[in-house]
Amino acid sequence: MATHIFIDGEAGTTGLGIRRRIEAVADRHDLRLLSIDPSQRKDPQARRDLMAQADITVLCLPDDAAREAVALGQDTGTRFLDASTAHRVNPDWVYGLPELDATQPERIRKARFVSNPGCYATGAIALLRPLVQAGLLPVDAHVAINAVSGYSGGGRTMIEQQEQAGGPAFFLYGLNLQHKHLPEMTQYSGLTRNPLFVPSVGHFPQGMIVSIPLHLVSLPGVPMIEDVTAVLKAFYKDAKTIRVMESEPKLVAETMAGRDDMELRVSGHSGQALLTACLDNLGKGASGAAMRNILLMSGQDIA
Ligand SMILES: NC(=O)C1=CN([C@@H]2O[C@H](COP(=O)(O)OP(=O)(O)OC[C@H]3O[C@@H](n4cnc5c(N)ncnc54)[C@H](OP(=O)(O)O)[C@@H]3O)[C@@H](O)[C@H]2O)C=CC1
Ligand SMILES: CC(=O)N[C@@H](CCC(=O)OP(=O)(O)O)C(=O)O
Repeated sequence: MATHIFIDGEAGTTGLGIRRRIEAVADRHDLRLLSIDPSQRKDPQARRDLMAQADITVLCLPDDAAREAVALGQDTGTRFLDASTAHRVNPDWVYGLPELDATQPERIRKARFVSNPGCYATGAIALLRPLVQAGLLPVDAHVAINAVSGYSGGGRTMIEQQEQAGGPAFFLYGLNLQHKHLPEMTQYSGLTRNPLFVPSVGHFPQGMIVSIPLHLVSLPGVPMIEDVTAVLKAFYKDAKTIRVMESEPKLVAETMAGRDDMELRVSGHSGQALLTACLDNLGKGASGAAMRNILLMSGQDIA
């Protein structure tokens, strides 16, 4: 039986990306899009009517609008996949990162409420969680995370600023060190303290590097770089969209632009390691991840 999907916020950056991905595989996976009349896209009654017809409602809205949308459609019986930050550490919602552990795909399949992970958080959790689980990184470790994103990560407003007004080549932001992805990064990495997280944006549309420097000499047992790599390789040996790669002397932020998977690397030398995750902020960091969650929620998966 076909799965009917309504994307609330279909005209935005993430919504459009999800719509394109659904259209590309609709026949193969028996997915049917329910689109709203553009003139009614902010009309609560029209949106609720479509939620009532949808097996899955995908929210591609700002956080407050996403919370309001759930209240609007809660009693229609539709399932929700939320791309915003609103519900990511809410215990009633399942975190939509299938690689979190072996049981996560099944939890996503069955859940009524699924939150799509944040782009930066996807890279950080993928690098940190296996090391914390293996005991290589103490749960109370003081971790620092740097990241650079393509400007599409800031949605339509930032895209317009960068493309029309000619924005800066590079800038740091979130300098109060309270970025909205910190709660999910901490919780799903298994850490007890918030990492120190410094995000930035470069003048390129899509792509992202999340990097985490580690003083191996200060970790219990003083692990070697090879130990760190082995833990990540074992954790992701069966993963469909995360791969552990050989280290390279240079990493370009746009490497994964246009792709829905993610590459992890460990580089450095004895005593010091740099963990990196390379992804597309709009792919594995947003719409690509959402597409896989839609497939899981409809009882399917990517090949
Ligand atoms: N861009 C990215 O890399 C990522 C974004 N996300 C998240 O996805 C969500 C959407 O972001 P993004 O696509 O970038 O943002 P955009 O600004 O590109 O799109 C947001 C869309 O939501 C619409 N919208 C806003 N308020 C309402 C409302 N009350 N009712 C109905 N529609 C509304 C907007 O319409 P209008 O423009 O007319 O106001 C616009 O079409 C956000 O929560 C964001 O944090 C998640 C991961 C990555
Ligand atoms: C470059 C830029 O501004 N990036 C956004 C994060 C991308 C995003 O929208 O993340 P969510 O998945 O949490 O919604 C930010 O830092 O707020």
